[in-house]
Amino acid sequence: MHYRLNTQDTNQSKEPLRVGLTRLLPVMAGEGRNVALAVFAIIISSATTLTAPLIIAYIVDRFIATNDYQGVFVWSGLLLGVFLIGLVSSYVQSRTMGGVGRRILFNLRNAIFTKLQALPVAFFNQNKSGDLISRINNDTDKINQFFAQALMQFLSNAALMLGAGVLLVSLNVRLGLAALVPAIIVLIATRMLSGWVKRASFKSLQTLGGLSGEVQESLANFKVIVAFNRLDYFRNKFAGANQANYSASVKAGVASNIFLPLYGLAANLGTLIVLAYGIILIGNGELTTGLLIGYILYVTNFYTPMRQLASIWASLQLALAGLDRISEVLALNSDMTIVPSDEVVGDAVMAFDDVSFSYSGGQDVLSDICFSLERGKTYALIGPTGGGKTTTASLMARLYDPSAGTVRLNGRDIRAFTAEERAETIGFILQEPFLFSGTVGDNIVYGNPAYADLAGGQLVDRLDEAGLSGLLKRFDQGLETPVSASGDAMSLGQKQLIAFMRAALRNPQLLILDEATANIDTVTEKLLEEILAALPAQTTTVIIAHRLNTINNADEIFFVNGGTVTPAGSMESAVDMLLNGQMQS
Ligand SMILES: Nc1ncnc2c1ncn2[C@@H]1O[C@H](COP(=O)(O)OP(=O)(O)OP(=O)(O)O)[C@@H](O)[C@H]1O
Repeated sequence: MHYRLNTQDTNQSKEPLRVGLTRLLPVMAGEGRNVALAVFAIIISSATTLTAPLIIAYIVDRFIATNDYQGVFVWSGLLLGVFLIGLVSSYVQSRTMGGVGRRILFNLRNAIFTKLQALPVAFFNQNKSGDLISRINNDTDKINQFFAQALMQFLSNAALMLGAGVLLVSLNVRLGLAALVPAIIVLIATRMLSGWVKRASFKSLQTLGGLSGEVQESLANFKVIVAFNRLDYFRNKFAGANQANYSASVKAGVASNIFLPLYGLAANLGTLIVLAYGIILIGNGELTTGLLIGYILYVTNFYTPMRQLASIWASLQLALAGLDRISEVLALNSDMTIVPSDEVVGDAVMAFDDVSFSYSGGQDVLSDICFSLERGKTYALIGPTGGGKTTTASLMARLYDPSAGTVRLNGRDIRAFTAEERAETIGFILQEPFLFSGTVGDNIVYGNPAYADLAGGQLVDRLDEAGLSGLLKRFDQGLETPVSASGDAMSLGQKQLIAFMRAALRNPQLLILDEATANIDTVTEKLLEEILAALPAQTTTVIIAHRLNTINNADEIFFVNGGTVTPAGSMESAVDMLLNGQMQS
């Protein structure tokens, strides 16, 4: 299955605004009341703004023209009241929507992180974690900014603009229409340019994701970079990604900034038209001075929000571009779901029935493989590098599903088991064990709910019972030895010991060790062998090893290479196969 996210083409920005806005609706689920309150506050605040010019026009024509200062005083008080109501309602609006934005940000980040956790290993093979982090951090924040600031500004400006437009035309049709001509021209231009703006915004977010990817890759591989003196190589790669982001941001900036001067020009033209035409109308006795003042205020009330809409427009495009990138992750569904099946075939702890497997887009690593593993036996997988041993082991633990055939755990299709059941039954020690920051003890009980609440002393007892406590001597402070993030301060051998204790303590039915002893000294290895020998008689062990001495105790050896898994029979023929296989590859 392909899980690769789009980090290249920018074709998805062609949808109309209406569709984009409806896609934002599910994000607002549960916020209906708050949004309704904010919209109500917007209506009140726009109404107060639109009432003010009428009151001013009335004061000028009715009281100032007649020198009635008491009237001016009373009506100015009324005007002040109207302004105060506007102030309170716009405060209510911005406070409510600030909360909505923060909650949406919180929920989106949770949703995307939960989704990432539900996705299979193949997804993480196919995508850079830096880009994913950027989606979680940056793209969600663009949506937060949109909801916290832009959406309400968008609505209040749109309401104001609409109200002012209607009043302009209804007070005087000809003067109103003349005032709106520049606006119509600018709106047509906006419509024509918006696709370009959204494409530019999308590209700028994409390149930001690419930049995070580069940072993550070079930080993760820093030691290799220093050892091979390739700082310049990564610096150049980073500079390239940084340059791409810079150019994309410049283009996005140019695209969104073009609207501001355009809208400013329209506003000035509108005012000029009203002034010139209004003076003519006053000369003809068709308009009063007060109404002209009111009119000019309405022109400002119309064009100022329109200019603000232009900058909000850019924020909206950025939010929609961010939403595209987030929706892409949220729309992915793991194809590694639970497939109910009660059919039980055979009683082997693990069996492969005609299993074939290829990585996404690659050739078959395994073709039509059949074998079964009996309880209590020890199996070894050998074969040349890249032969498919780790892949076989990964299929046993259902890190991947086969492209064809069935993997059976205790006779049932492995896909019928829940993740918890699988984790209880199978212990898998990876080639590169991963440690979490904390202590050795924390890492040993990791993922083992039964031991999560044990005090240190009790854990030592359990390790004793399992014959594992001897391994603790390899750590200065035993269970309390600190482990730094990603376990960098540990030797690889120590990491493998922790992973071994973690897996063996669960007492799994099937224990898979992928090169788990490759970095351990001979004395400790002997100790591990003894521990393995002392595991409950029912435990099946699968050992992947390059060193032949580690597989001396195997009951059966499988040779894995070229898409096949062949029983090797004796140790001697295993050695022959390995030598032949290595010579061929
Ligand atoms: N995540 C992956 N994506 C694509 N191809 C992969 C992936 N992991 C392994 N492969 C390919 O699958 C083949 C088998 O790899 P695998 O890791 O199973 O071999 P191996 O026998 O365990 O090798 P080694 O002894 O080096 O650990 C190789 O050709 C490898 O390039």
